[in-house]
Amino acid sequence: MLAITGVSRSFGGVYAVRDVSLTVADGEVCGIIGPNGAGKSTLFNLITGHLAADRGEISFLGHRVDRLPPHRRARLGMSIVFQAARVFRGMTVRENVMVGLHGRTGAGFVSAALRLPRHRRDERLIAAEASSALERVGLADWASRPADRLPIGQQRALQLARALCARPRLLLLDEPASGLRGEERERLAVLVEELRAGGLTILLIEHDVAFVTRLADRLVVLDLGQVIADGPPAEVRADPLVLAAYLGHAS
Ligand SMILES: Nc1ncnc2c1ncn2[C@@H]1O[C@H](COP(=O)(O)OP(=O)(O)OP(=O)(O)O)[C@@H](O)[C@H]1O
Repeated sequence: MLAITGVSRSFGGVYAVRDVSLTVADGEVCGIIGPNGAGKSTLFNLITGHLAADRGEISFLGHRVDRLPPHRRARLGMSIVFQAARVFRGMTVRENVMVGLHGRTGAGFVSAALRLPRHRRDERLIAAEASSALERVGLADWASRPADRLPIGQQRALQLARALCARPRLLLLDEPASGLRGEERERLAVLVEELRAGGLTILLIEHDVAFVTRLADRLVVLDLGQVIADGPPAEVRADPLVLAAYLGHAS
């Protein structure tokens, strides 16, 4: 589904990502881990198109995407949940999800402003789609509540609902567990497991190695911008190079 070949990106002459190659297969959950400054966020942004690569190729579903802007990659089926994403204040949970869906209907501004029948029909469709996404992430009971009152774990689930509405082929999660406490973290893990069971392909970048080990079929470890291990989580976590990279950064 995703093929990254020899991708590099440097800042001020220093490589943040250096000659990275990796693939993500259809239906796979791939975790990217690595110590601080390893290049995880840079790689994530190269995949989504928020940063341009200096060298290398990125293909998604057989299309070369490394020169495409983020919205074109999104249209091909990449959906992102950013770590720092916020909810819209003053809107309900359902409205927060509906905002992301408005761009998809063809009716546009004029029919919305005039409240034409087509607009009303679109609104009903959008509300129904938002409700089904909220159901999928376990937020159905919260749909009519103000979004900014949700606990952080549920706000994360709301971001997921919004991303799912785009019907992604590949879901990209940037540190989804950051800032979550034990129980919230557990709930998020169960949610990601359900999405995986539904066949969604997921790439996640995560600081919390235990969290990602539980969820991923495969782990890719970055250190100083390079891939130092790639394989099943249990194998990767026992790899002496990986242990050395983490210990080196902890000392
Ligand atoms: N916009 C930028 N300008 C200059 N240097 C950058 C920029 N973005 C990243 N870097 C550098 O690139 C390297 C990799 O950073 P990156 O944020 O990708 O790592 P990371 O693995 O996500 O780290 P962390 O886990 O701490 O978020 C670091 O040395 C960082 O200082």
